[in-house]
Amino acid sequence: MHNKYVIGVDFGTDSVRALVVNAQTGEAVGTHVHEYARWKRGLYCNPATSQFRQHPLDYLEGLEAAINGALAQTSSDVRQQVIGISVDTTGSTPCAVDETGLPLALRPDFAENPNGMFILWKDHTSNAEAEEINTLAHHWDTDYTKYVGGIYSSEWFWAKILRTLRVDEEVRQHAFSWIEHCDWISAVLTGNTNPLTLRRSRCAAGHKALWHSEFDGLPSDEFLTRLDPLLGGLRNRLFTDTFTADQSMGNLSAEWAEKLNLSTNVVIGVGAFDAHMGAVGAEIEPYAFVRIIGTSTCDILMAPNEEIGHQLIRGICGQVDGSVAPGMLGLEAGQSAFGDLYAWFARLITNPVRQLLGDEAADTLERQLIPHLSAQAATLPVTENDVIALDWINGRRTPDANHTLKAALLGLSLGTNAATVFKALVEATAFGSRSIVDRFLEEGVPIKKVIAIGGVAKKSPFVMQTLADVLNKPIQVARADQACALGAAMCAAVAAGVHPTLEAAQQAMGSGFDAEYQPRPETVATYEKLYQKYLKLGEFVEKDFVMLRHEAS
Ligand SMILES: Nc1ncnc2c1ncn2[C@@H]1O[C@H](COP(=O)(O)OP(=O)(O)O)[C@@H](O)[C@H]1O
Ligand SMILES: O=C(CO)[C@@H](O)[C@@H](O)COP(=O)(O)O
Repeated sequence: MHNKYVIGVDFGTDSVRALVVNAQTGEAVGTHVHEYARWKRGLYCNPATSQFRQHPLDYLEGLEAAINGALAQTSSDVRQQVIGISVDTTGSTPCAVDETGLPLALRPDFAENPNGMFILWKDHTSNAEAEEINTLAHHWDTDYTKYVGGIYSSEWFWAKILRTLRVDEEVRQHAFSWIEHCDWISAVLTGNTNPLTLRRSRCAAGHKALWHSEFDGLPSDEFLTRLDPLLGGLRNRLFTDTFTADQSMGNLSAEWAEKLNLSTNVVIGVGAFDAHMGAVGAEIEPYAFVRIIGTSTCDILMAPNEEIGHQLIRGICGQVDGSVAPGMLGLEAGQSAFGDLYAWFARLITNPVRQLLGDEAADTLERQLIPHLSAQAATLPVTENDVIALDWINGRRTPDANHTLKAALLGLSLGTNAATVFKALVEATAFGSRSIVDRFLEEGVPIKKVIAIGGVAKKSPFVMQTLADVLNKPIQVARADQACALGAAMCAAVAAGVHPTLEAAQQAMGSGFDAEYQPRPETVATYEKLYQKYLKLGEFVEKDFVMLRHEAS
């Protein structure tokens, strides 16, 4: 049989990976990961103000290095047999572009301006703007937030655009349109980055830009202008139609065909967010709850439109027809920090070591710290009097987005050590997950099974066991190391015509599951009590503590 290959490209928070996959069998034949150079140096970011920007050059360099690196691992005939490429990225990660679709930071005059760069999903500089969007939407004839859980988030498209236009006169003058990372990269590969004609992702538009067929697309110009006259007219320079990830975006451009040494016959699929393509890669099926557990979590549930489509689900990150697969409603939720909470704690410990003992000692410590703390924490008993933590170190994404919230630790004593705190942080991330699962169930959306993918799911049996205990549900971990990239490869195989549907691609290319974590009955009961304490602490921080802070200021 003549082999056909597809490439899935997954742009994560810290790095991009490409996976070359046999389109008929799903066998992975080459992979390469490239870390973003500028991002790694902390450029253009300020965690204290929650500003996180990524330079488009990090993406372009990564795109070329990841695909060429992955192809370099394959035999020489594979390049000729590549027929499709699809891309997923984080989101909402939008950027201001000029008339040609060029991100402003790629122009010499904006090269160092963070406002001309991609505004990463975890950037929360536009909390105030998100609040304004909510207030106006809730008093408008049409509540534009109704399909995104009733609350617009500062992690999303419009809040970021509004904030940037307000604070940066230069960007205001030169931003013709705005583009999501997943749309831009796919467009770059086709050579058509024209913001008015490139095919925009249904997934990105529906979950983050308030696009819905009921609204004839994006919110009305009247609504946007009332929000701020700075947004007037922008709707016409964005998009009306959106496309699902099984569709084609165009063919590989001559320029990129040369860079990648591939044919211009290669089909480029429409882009989508990492979590949604990850869910495809994890073999999502109706009412399976797929958790992409890494820096953050993104939870994806898919249900037939006719069964759930008429319901409005409160406090989640949207319900979008076709965001995962055509004809199905994709529901998204998640936590703004999961592994990032552990990473914060690791930095807290290693930073003074770096300052006092130097990089070598700190790097050695950093490499070993989380596995070491996990091993120690796993030996600790779980009791009702354990330290309790909140996972809101980067605000709360769901249920009920609120990115002004902060994390907390309760119950410290002189006996508390690093492992006890780490255990509490891991439990906090699991409790945050439990509150999301409970919200789906309360809203009448059943969860048939839980599937996990992502770095933490693969690397940490301790975290996964804790999660299974707290959720009191078995969790299956997908076998694929790069489930998001595999999902992107499945989308590419459908866009390129190898399989008729995503479901067929999943059946042919899926790699199944390897680990399964079962809840331990003896811990489940204690966790139930600790979870109630987590909820109480959360209520205090959200209501009373915020009130006290306001009174004090
Ligand atoms: N052994 C481990 N146990 C728990 N968390 C880990 C471990 N190793 C790394 N992490 C966490 O994994 C996260 C990165 O997840 P990953 O899925 O690789 O990346 P991304 O979310 O950017 O796609 C980091 O936040 C890090 O703290
Ligand atoms: O929010 C979304 C998708 O909607 C994700 O892109 C975002 O959580 C980033 O994911 P990672 O934690 O980098 O895997």
